[in-house]
Amino acid sequence: MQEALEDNRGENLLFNNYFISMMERIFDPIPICIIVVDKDTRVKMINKAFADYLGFPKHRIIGEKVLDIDKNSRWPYVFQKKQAEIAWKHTFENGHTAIVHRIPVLDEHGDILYGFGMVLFEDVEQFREIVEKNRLLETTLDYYRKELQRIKGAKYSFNCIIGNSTKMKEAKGLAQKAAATDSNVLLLGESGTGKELFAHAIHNAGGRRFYPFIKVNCAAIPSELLESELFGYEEGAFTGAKKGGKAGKFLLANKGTIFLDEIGDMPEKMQAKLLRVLQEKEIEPVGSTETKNIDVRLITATNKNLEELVEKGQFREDLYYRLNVLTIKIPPLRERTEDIDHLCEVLIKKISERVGKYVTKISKNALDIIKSYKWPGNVRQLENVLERAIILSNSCMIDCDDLPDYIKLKDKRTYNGPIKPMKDIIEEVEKEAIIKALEYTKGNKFTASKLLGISRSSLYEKMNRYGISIQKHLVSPS
Ligand SMILES: Nc1ncnc2c1ncn2[C@@H]1O[C@H](COP(=O)(O)OP(=O)(O)OP(=O)(O)O)[C@@H](O)[C@H]1O
Repeated sequence: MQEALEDNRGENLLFNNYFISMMERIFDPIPICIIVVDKDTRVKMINKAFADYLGFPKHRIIGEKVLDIDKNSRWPYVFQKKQAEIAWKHTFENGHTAIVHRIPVLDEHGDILYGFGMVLFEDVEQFREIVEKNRLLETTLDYYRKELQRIKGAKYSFNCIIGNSTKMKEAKGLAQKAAATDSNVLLLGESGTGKELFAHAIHNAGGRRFYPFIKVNCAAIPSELLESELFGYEEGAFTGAKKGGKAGKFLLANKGTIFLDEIGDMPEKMQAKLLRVLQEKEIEPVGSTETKNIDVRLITATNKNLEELVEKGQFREDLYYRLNVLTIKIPPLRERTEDIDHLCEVLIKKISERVGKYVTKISKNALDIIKSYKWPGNVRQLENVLERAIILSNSCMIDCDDLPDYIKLKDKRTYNGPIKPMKDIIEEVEKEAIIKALEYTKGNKFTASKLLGISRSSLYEKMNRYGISIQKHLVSPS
């Protein structure tokens, strides 16, 4: 190779005059310092920027050995080791400190052909400034990433889901398994049971957690807008369409999770389109003929009975089977009353911090009323009731008076005991009702008899008969 690079007069073909003048024409106008040295470390080409930087005219440098120009030069070491030095800090003989590259170029036998060098930053300060700017940009970017995650992303994790009842443990266990997969998840449960909380937690515990979590409430968007909301639209797709078009929620959720809440309310036309998207894994924005690939995990939720909707022909069966790969049923609050103590404890702390009032506990009587209520609005309703109570409370403890009447009055217990003679059942229910009325009125027999619609003497007589005493049955509030 070496011979091939030299002609029969021993002239180096690689660095013939034509080639060098070509290199100069290319590199001279460029304001970046560039040098080419031959295998004996003699300068073959140096551009104007570099010569100026070193403070010599070009003709003084060309043909000289690099060590004669700059006694600190490392080219002899680079050729000896045959290894490039990338982004090295170098102090030139003239005192300039810079960041440089020195790259040895080898032939197919591993012999040195020539060396290519360049100055990346002409002074180290400039390099430091860029590193500092980059660090600042990274920090700023990180801040905005986190902000975006806070505003748009999934806020809750499994730790935020309160409940240790058997049913809740089952639901959480299943959701944790679902988080480890990419399968579609269908969350079923009454309104306010925590379906959205579960969707956040599944996203946050899975491999897509660093990507967006996008929620769409299918019932809240008018059916004629749902398609463009989900799949986006092209400019001019319809009157009123934004200039430049708009990205749909599926595209925004790319690589992350899309949570379609109230899926049972999705119009039939959209059900067909959604099914196609799930099958093809691509979307077609409204007004476009081109499709876009998407990689999105799907979580859906509804408080409706989807199977019933399928039977009635109001929900597509094929879509239903696509959605319910993993179905998680979230129990209503009335089926997990054992979770109420902990829920109240955590919610009181959270709400009182938010509303800025020092309320830390709840009396036993108030807690009993809460436990015996049916909570059709589930945890959301409990949150609202506690918030109202915290605002009304005149002490650091929520008491019965702070609870809304409808909870106290509509609290009709049903008989849950074994089947036995009616007389015994009536007596049991009667006894329970009297205890409750006395609890509610804090032992005031006159008010209790009014609430029960019986005379005071009748109340005394029944208390006597059932062995009810204020001391025994009305434990002082906790
Ligand atoms: N297990 C729980 N632990 C703590 N907070 C809960 C729990 N379940 C629900 N919540 C709270 O109750 C409120 C309602 O929850 P969420 O919105 O997740 O319910 P949902 O089932 O999605 O309701 P909807 O069907 O009406 O959309 C939220 O403020 C949520 O934080």
